[in-house]
Amino acid sequence: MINTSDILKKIIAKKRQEIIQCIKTMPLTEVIEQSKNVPKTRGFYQALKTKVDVKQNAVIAEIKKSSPSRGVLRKDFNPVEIAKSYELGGATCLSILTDKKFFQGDNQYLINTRIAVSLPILRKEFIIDTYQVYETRVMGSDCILLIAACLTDAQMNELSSLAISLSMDVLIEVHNLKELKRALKLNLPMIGINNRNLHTFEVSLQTTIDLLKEIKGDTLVITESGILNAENVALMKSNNIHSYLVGEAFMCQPNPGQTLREIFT
Ligand SMILES: O=P(O)(O)OC[C@@H](O)[C@@H](O)c1c[nH]c2ccccc12
Repeated sequence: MINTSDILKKIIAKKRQEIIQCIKTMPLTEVIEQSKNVPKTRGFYQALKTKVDVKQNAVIAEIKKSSPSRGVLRKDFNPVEIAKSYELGGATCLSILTDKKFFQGDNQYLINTRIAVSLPILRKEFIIDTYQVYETRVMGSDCILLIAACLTDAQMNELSSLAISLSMDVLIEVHNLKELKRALKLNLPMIGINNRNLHTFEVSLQTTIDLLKEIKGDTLVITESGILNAENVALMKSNNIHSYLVGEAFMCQPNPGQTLREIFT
């Protein structure tokens, strides 16, 4: 496991190096060219909204081998099998970690999974540069994650506009009121509230409940992290939250899709 002190800073520093390497292997012009010739996206937001509108649980099931806070979650890790299990278990969308160093993810996991299932997919990655936005579209992701804690207002603006212009949905992730206020200025149709503080790893479901009050209108709110059991789901439901991003609770079980069904029905 990795020392937790300002893990986010370490991740971003590493990400900057990785992007420089990627550009050397595959120049930006090439990735842009490739992004013009890709299959249609699957409607990540729409899939969630259809369920939430009728107050059904809309679960984004995460494929994550390891995390800096918990270490290896699943030794026997076959992303395509897990994705199929999630689809059978009633997941609405998938979230797939592609960061190698800190989460033992891989771009190839997303590429392989996309062929095997028909669910919309979120690339779970630390996006800080337009290069990665094109790359995300090319690998077949339907939605992009933008973490407010890693980005300036100008970056959030630029990266979200670019993602939308490439037909991807945008999930903007916040952890506190300050980030939420910045994110709301983008006027996006969905917002993720992360119950885990990415600087300290502390998890509190109260984060979602507190921040929810600040979100008006029909913004689709996704509660992220720390949802472990039916009790947690009931608490969210009683606060009129119907969309969830869940990883650990499923990854630690032999049959992730079955656990999904158990917790959410
Ligand atoms: O495994 P959990 O506690 O169910 O959490 C899932 C997801 O919310 C979490 O993996 C996550 C939320 N935001 C992130 C940003 C980067 C990496 C990971 C994350």
